[in-house]
Amino acid sequence: MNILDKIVFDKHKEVALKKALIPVSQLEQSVLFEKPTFSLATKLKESDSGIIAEHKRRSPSKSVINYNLNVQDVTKGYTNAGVCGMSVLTDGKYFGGSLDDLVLARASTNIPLLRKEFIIDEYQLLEAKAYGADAILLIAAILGRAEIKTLSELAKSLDLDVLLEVHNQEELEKSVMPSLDMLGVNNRNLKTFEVSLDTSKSLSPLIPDDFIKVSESGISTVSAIKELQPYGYKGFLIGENFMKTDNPGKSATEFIKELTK
Ligand SMILES: O=C(O)c1ccccc1NCC(=O)[C@H](O)[C@H](O)COP(=O)(O)O
Repeated sequence: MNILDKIVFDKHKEVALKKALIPVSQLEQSVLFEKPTFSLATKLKESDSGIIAEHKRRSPSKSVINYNLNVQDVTKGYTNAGVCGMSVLTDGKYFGGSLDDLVLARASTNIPLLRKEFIIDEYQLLEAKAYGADAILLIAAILGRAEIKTLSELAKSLDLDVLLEVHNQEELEKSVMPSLDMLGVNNRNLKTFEVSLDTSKSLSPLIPDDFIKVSESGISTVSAIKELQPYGYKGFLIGENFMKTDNPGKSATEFIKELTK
């Protein structure tokens, strides 16, 4: 089994358990459930930098990145840096994240928050809403077209923006539909961990203009972003490059300053 299959296998068990512990009616009673959302897609459209900064403690490809930080401090640092949005990993086993991270981030900022998760069930969208997310990620490598349609349409009905992530042409072609807001190209192959910005470059012409294009993973320099911008990318998801430092907010501030000078 590759790592992605393992993550999805564990996620099915986790979601089944959570459904038994916390009924949907309880999620719907969260004070955050009725909160108006902030659109990540709109922010990216209007931005010069397009940075989506991620909260990421560990990963399957790098193991430990940083366990010494406080999610509220990281959120405030990213907000002050002027990022367009923040991605919060909520998977515990492989990324060291949690829904508590999401709710603490929500309490610390009004910038759009993306729930970064391996979403395989509608229940996780209700969780995203109940814990304060503005946007959700759907990964084409782990979902069929019918699942992408059902999940994205439910997300839109909850006022959540949808970022659909692909890694190759086949995933892109099966996924394009009107209920998506942003098309993300992951430069990391989630089965082998190989990273190449060429993935974003080669898939870009195949992405219809109606979607905001986001390049994800393996971005660590301003020059990488300058290389990707001519391909039409408006969003750039950066995790490890900021999170490996003692002060991700400061690192994001310096990055955006250099990018927009
Ligand atoms: O990051 C991983 O190792 C990983 C492995 C398997 C599935 C997903 C994985 N990462 C999720 C992400 O998409 C990244 O956290 C995100 O794009 C930021 O990437 P980076 O800037 O390279 O930290």
